[in-house]
Amino acid sequence: MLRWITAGESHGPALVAMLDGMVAGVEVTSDEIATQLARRRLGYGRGARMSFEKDVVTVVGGVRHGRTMGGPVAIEVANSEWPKWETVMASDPVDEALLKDLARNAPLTRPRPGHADFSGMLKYGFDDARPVLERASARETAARVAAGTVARNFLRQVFGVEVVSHVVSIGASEPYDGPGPQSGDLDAVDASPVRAFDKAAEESMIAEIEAAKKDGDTLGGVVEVIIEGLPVGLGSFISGENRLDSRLAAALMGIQAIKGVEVGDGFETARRRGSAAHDEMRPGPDGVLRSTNRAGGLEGGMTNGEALRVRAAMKPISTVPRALATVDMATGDEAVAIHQRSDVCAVPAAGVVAESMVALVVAQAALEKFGGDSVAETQRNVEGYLAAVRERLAR
Ligand SMILES: Cc1cc2nc3c(=O)[nH]c(=O)nc-3n(C[C@H](O)[C@H](O)[C@H](O)COP(=O)(O)O)c2cc1C
Ligand SMILES: C=C(O[C@@H]1CC(C(=O)O)=C[C@@H](OP(=O)(O)O)[C@H]1O)C(=O)O
Repeated sequence: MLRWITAGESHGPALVAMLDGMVAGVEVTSDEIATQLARRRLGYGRGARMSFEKDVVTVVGGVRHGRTMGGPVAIEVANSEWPKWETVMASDPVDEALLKDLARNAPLTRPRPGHADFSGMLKYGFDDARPVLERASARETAARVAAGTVARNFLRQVFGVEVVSHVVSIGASEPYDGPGPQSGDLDAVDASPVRAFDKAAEESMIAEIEAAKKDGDTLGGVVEVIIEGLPVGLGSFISGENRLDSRLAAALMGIQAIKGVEVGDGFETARRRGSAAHDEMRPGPDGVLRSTNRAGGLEGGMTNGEALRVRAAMKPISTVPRALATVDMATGDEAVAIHQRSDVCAVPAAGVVAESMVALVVAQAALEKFGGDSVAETQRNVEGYLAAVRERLAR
């Protein structure tokens, strides 16, 4: 089974991603991983940290001469800012006197409503929120994107598909409801400062960010991930945990600040009558045709051959510049929450992270269905299955 795990802190020396269970022969280079990581750092509304901090990629294991070898893939994403943090975040014990004089090490005792600080301090028994926010921080998503690069390359090689995403709305901007980007459109989306697929939508998203910034406020929004061209039958109706929609929802919800997931038309479908909610079928020359894709390419927890389409809703950043009311955990007094700097909006970056999570989950479902130890073997299995599907549909 394809599995992944990450380690590392926001201001640690590096993040590490491990991807276990990937077949041999997936083409991937450290440059490609760096390109995906650079996409994650972009986006109008991100804070100063994105401009001065650098991700430094080293593939530590599992890849030789640009191809996976079948063993676990380990990728290190080092943080260029580490020298500033090497005392505060040292893994070995540090002289207390040295730490006492470091402003950077001052205990963080005013939890931010909406962040992990409060519950994390109580749960793990910390008087300082530092160890909580270090791991809760979405810097960790860099490691997911690194692992996700291997998964998206696998999907490209095996099925010829691209994982794309775009931003549907930011704050109260009118949600974009035109046709989404297709395989080839990712560069156009990335060229937009808010990763919008439509100029008018882009303008209203930028206006929202500028207004929030002026007011010392922050924003969330909605992103959509699309994969066209997946074969029918990935995932299963056999049990809740096998359903591909449940696995995608869990993976997307696992991204920091994601608070809602929609499959296809999602919540809108709940407002429709059945006759206007489903995707009717008719015979076509090469199989079954549908004129709509309200289901987002998933029925019964399985891909149905239409484009996979999932959305994720991100809440506004919780480090709000016009600091929110909180309680100082050191004194029990009223206080204002920690704020030094933050993103005003990180929705465009969340879209890139969402692409990676979808790529990982779909690659996992593909390997479950088709197996194999090498890309070539998986491809042979896919071809055999698709031939059987074609034959069945031609009957
Ligand atoms: C790409 C990205 C960037 C983020 N940047 C910030 C940030 O600058 N400041 C902040 O307070 N939260 C930021 N967050 C959100 C927090 O990490 C998140 O709210 C926190 O871990 C608490 O988890 P929860 O929101 O899922 O409850 C970001 C999230 C993502 C996905
Ligand atoms: C570093 C990243 O995102 C960080 C995620 C984050 C948070 O609380 O999640 C808070 C911010 O960090 P800081 O509080 O140190 O300014 C973001 O910059 C990144 O995405 O690479």
